[in-house]
Amino acid sequence: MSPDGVALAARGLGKVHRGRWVLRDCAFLVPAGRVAALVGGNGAGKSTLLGALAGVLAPDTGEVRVADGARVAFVAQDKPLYPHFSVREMLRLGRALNRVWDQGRAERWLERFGVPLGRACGKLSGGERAQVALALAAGSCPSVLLLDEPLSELDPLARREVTRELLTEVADTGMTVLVSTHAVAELDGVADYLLLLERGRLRVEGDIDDLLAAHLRYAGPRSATAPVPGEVVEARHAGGRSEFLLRVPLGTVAPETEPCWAPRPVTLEDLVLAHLTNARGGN
Ligand SMILES: Nc1ncnc2c1ncn2[C@@H]1O[C@H](COP(=O)(O)OP(=O)(O)OP(=O)(O)O)[C@@H](O)[C@H]1O
Repeated sequence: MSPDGVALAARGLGKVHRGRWVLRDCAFLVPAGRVAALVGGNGAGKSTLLGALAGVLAPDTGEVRVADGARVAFVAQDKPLYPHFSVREMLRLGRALNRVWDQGRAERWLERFGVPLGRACGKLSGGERAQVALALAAGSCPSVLLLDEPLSELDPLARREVTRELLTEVADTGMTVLVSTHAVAELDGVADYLLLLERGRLRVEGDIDDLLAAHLRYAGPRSATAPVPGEVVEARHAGGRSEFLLRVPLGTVAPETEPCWAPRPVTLEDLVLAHLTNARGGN
């Protein structure tokens, strides 16, 4: 871990693909030992950001920083495996390519999820391939694990088991995880840090508990303005009713409103959807 307790950081990070900025001026940090969710719409730049952090994509501007001495494992979205290699041979390759390798940890992962060691990787289902990629990452004993949509091909039970397993690994080893996902609701209670990217720009960053505490939803009689001061993340008006999702500075007590404007807490999914809508310029 780095002396400042930061596992991953970026400053001024930008990437151009085919003459277009797909990441622009991104600055953030992920504290060590956290499970950070990286969310954003299709094409927001999540894979590009993870690739830059993993060192497989060179930024065009700015820089990324990984804590000194960190062992980084990256599970990419396309999960590249050699189709003619058996799962056992892939593990052997993992052992040969990694300075630190825990064969038992990789095998336990596959056993737990019922992936046969003797099967050729080309004959595995999408979900089984994802489990092999995760087992290879686990075997390399990372202190920082970067996962690009690891749950997308897994069945609902496997999704839950994988997230639980990751949490156990985090608790046991102090590992930091940055995981991109579209399944925000599934990370509720799992992730404790959020990076929200849209159209290449970082829109929201922070501790999820702090973010949830700073966002409130107010519903009341139709009104052009919000009932209390704050950043209007979302405003909806229908018939005689209005609804506002507001971000108020953390630590401030929400001011008193008319009883008809009682505040309600938001879920992580509400918060993410509202910011994504806002970033796309729609309400
Ligand atoms: N090698 C490339 N060449 C050209 N454009 C690219 C390349 N890689 C990514 N892009 C573009 O960069 C943008 C960001 O892509 P990226 O894959 O990082 O988004 P994402 O947030 O991971 O999307 P998704 O959720 O759909 O997987 C997209 O518009 C994509 O088309």
